[in-house]
Formats: sequence, structure tokens, C-alpha cells
Amino acid sequence: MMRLDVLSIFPEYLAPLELSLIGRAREKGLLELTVHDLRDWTHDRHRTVDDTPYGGGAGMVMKPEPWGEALDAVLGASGAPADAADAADQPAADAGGRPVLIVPSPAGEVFTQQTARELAGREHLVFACGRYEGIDQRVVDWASERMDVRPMSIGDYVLNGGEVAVLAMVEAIARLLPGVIGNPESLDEESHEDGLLEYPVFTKPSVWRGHEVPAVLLSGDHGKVARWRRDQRLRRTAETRPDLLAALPPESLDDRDRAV
Ligand SMILES: N#Cc1c(-c2ccc3ccn(Cc4ccncc4)c3c2)n[nH]c1N
Repeated sequence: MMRLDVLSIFPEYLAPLELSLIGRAREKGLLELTVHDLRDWTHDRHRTVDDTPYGGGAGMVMKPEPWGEALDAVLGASGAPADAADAADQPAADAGGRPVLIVPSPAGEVFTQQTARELAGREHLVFACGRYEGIDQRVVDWASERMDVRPMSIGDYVLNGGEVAVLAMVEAIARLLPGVIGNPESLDEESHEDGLLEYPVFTKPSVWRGHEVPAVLLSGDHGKVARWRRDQRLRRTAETRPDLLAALPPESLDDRDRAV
């Protein structure tokens, strides 16, 4: 069972993860998700997590101490090495099983469906939700001695903190875990699953405000429906995301596809 830990000064931001698919997956024991309040690892009266930046500049930076203690606690529960010496002794073969520290950041690698698939295969994911101008870099440097650290961005725009990104990433990863999605076939032909966008979908009524469902979908001819859907995926991708079409390996399109 995959273990996910989320560290945040706004744990209530992650409440939606208790709902719907992810909530049911937790109840079914398909994943173990714990959201922690970073301030639980502060020791002053004001539960301070930030301070002014060395070198000056606007804004505040998240102090390293609470993060270090929080990660010690989270890693301690997973049996990961507590210090650099133990970490160095950990055989490289275990690297695949090392906990992953995902640090949402506007300066991170862009999170894609491929990233979600990769991370869905890991045993323990820890998400560090920063705020302010970010987390003291030494937290990443220290964690890199004992975890696979991945600064990660969900897109080229600026948010105020990491929580929204973690909601998106946890959903994208968790839905790929066995048993989370009722019918795993619904993952096939989704946008970004095989490099093409998904086809348009319709349901009853067959006519709505003068708009009809494409006749082929009412024909009962599964071969024609499959072909129509494939054509729609190719057209949509060419129109909306030509970059995805250009990135497809040549062998993934047949001559008929190229004629669409
Ligand atoms: N993932 C992701 C992100 C973030 C992001 C993530 C974590 C933090 C923590 C603090 N901030 C605020 C901030 C810090 C530095 N520069 C600008 C803004 C964050 C933004 N912005 N845009 C994305 N795609």
C-alpha cells in the first residue's frame, strides 16, 4: 500500500483529499494518506515557521528547523535512515524504495501524466507544501542525503503556496493506483495517457437544445464508433495541442491517422 504524507501550515487546505475517490481509496486501504500541520514541530509561543531572508529582499522564508523535525518524524515512521551516515550505508538498490520528497515550486520540473505514472509506482511519497517565498534551500539539500527530492511545478503560473499543487498531484497519482478507479478501462484513451487528447463524450438525450449526438454513436457499429473516436482524438490534438502530436513517436500513427 502506498504511503503519502503531506506537510503544510494549512492542513485544512488538503481536506478535499478526504472526499470522493481518494477518500474511498483511503477507506478501502488502497493508500495511506496523512496530512500533518508543520507547526506541530515548532517550539515557540507563536509557532513560528518563517523568518526574513538572508541577503535581504521582500517576503519571508520558511525556517529549516520545523521542516527538519517534521521530516525526521515522517521518515522515522517509514524506517528511512535518520542521519547521513545511515543514509550513505543504504545500498543503491534501495534507491528505488527510498521515500520521495516532492517539493511544489514554481522552479520545479513540470508535473505531467508521465510523472504521475512514475510516482504511482513508488512506496512512500512526502509532499512539502511551502508558503511565503519558499523553504530554506538547506532542507532540500539535507533531505537529498536520505530521500529522492523532486522540486515539482504544476504549470507555468504562480501560486501562493504548494497546497493546490499537492491536491492536483495526489489526485493524478492516486487515481492510477490499482482499485482506486472502479473501471480501470476508463483510464485508457484519456487525455495524456498515450499522447493524444480524449474524444468528446455524449449521453442522453440524443437531441438537446437543437444539438444532436453524432449519428455514428447511435449506429451500434462498434468499429465505426472506434474509428470516429480515434479521428476525434487526432483532430482535437492537432487543433488544441499540436505540440503533443509532434512529440508522438512516428510508429504510433498509421497511414489512416496521418490522413485525418
Ligand atoms: N507547484 C507549484 C507552483 C507554485 C508554488 C509552489 C509552492 C510555493 C511556496 C511558496 N510559493 C509562492 C511563491 C514562491 C516563489 N516565487 C513565487 C511564488 C509557492 C508557489 N507556483 N506555481 C506553481 N506551478
